[in-house]
Amino acid sequence: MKIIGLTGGIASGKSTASNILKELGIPVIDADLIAREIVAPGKPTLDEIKQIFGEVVVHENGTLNRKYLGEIVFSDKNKLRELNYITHKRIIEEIINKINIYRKTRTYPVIIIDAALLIEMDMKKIVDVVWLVITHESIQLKRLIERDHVSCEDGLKRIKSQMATEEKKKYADVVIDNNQDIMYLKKQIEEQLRKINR
Ligand SMILES: CC(C)(COP(=O)(O)OP(=O)(O)OC[C@H]1O[C@@H](n2cnc3c(N)ncnc32)[C@H](O)[C@@H]1O)[C@@H](O)C(=O)NCCC(=O)NCCS
Ligand SMILES: Nc1ncnc2c1ncn2[C@@H]1O[C@H](COP(=O)(O)OP(=O)(O)OP(=O)(O)O)[C@@H](O)[C@H]1O
Repeated sequence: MKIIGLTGGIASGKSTASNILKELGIPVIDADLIAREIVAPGKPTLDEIKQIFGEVVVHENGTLNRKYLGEIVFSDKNKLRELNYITHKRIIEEIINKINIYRKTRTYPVIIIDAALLIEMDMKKIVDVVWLVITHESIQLKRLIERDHVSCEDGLKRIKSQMATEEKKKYADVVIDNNQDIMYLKKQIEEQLRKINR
């Protein structure tokens, strides 16, 4: 079973690429989804977050106030580092569990791990190849603002909290250009899958 690590900056188009891959019948492990599951009420990760950031980061119903925590960590590198320290080891653990489940089924020749921070989290070692989705920063920012309704300033803060695309390219086996339309994105994905299956 071949494991493709699909990565790229915020709003570069990973989920869009993942959806194309799912439509082609390829399973996708979504790191963002796992990151949400591990902070559900009652989970130890949420308790640790409360200990570090205070009760102010949870809503009255006990769920994480993601918007508020995001405002804190994406404005302060040290706070982001603390949050990453609490969350990343558990996200990786859960991804490895899911990979092992797929392996045991012996059903899928290829699976995808969709993770924005694949390189930053040093997950390169658990995948066979790294696909990096890239866009020019101006397009990335425009799509981010339109999708999340954030200000230009907040959008830029999030982009800058991640490793620069040029730096990420050093770790990529395949670079997927998402500066054009979705058909162009799909064409590149199909071409790369053909190469893997060859
Ligand atoms: C800070 C949090 C609560 C903000 O939640 P919010 O709902 O506003 O954003 P969401 O989780 O949907 O993330 C959107 C995008 O932000 C970027 N992002 C998320 N976490 C981080 C991070 N730690 N460092 C840099 N960028 C990040 C990613 O591109 C991600 O796809 C949340 O992002 C979080 O818990 N992050 C820590 C866990 C993590 O590292 N997740 C990414 C796993 S690859
Ligand atoms: N080729 C494209 N043409 C036009 N819009 C696009 C294209 N690719 C992606 N988008 C749009 O850009 C936005 C960001 O894409 P997407 O959500 O796939 O990014 P992402 O990398 O998964 O983001 P995140 O890291 O935040 O999870 C979405 O609204 C998506 O519909």
